[in-house]
Amino acid sequence: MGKPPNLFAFQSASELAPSLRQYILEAQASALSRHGTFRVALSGGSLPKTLAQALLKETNGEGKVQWAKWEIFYADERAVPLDHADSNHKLVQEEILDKIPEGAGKPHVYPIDVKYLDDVQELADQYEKTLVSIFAQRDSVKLPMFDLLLLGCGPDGHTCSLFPGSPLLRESDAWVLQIPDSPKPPPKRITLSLPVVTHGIKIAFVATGGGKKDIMKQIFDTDEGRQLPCGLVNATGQERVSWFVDYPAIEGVSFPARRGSL
Ligand SMILES: O=C(O)[C@H](O)[C@@H](O)[C@H](O)[C@H](O)COP(=O)(O)O
Repeated sequence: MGKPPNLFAFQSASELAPSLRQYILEAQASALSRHGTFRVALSGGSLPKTLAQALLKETNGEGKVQWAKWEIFYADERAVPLDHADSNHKLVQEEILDKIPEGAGKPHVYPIDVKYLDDVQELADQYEKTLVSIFAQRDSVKLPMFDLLLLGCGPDGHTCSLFPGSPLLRESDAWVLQIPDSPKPPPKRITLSLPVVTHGIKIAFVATGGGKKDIMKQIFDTDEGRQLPCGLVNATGQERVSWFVDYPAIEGVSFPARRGSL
């Protein structure tokens, strides 16, 4: 067992934002020095809003978000059109992409291919092909290596669209999986597999609000919680995993948090 994950805690989501920005800028700098692009996977839920606070305000942290060097992928996505209210891409578009200042450069974004919405397995396969076209060209790789995955944590301990008890958690080969019957609506989704998530160079969870405190206690303080999807990422991603949370989300959690700083 390697080092445990980092748990960084802040008074509120807006106090968390500057540190999250600094962390992302450091991940960006190291990715750019390695291969000239910054390959990031994003989840939906409340994450894009918090990310917008971190990325679109230039008042904190050294360095600049080099948007033109970003390649944005989805850690999970719902099988709906890209302009549908349930689409993670639409959320990211509205919260972040549409608000990038003029002249700051545009990221290259890889949404799902909506031609395949009627067949979720095909949708997942096509997204995997997209990843292969980006990640497998340099070396022949067993798994894609994202520079950074930015993830949420559901109230049941799910992350991406990997839900507790799902047989998908045992998948060891496929990069992208279909979910025909997600317990969280909408039912049809695709998700990165657990090995792809834990292969990331850096993995950051963002969890805010008192609604998260029970699940955070389980994940960090109990053996059962360590078997939940977020707990599994913590265990296999080890010291590459960092959590950015606010105080209400860790009320009652015994696992030591570093408060107020990176
Ligand atoms: O598409 C999705 O459903 C999300 O990607 C999902 O994995 C989300 O990150 C968690 O459910 C946490 O969501 P909240 O941050 O809104 O609690």
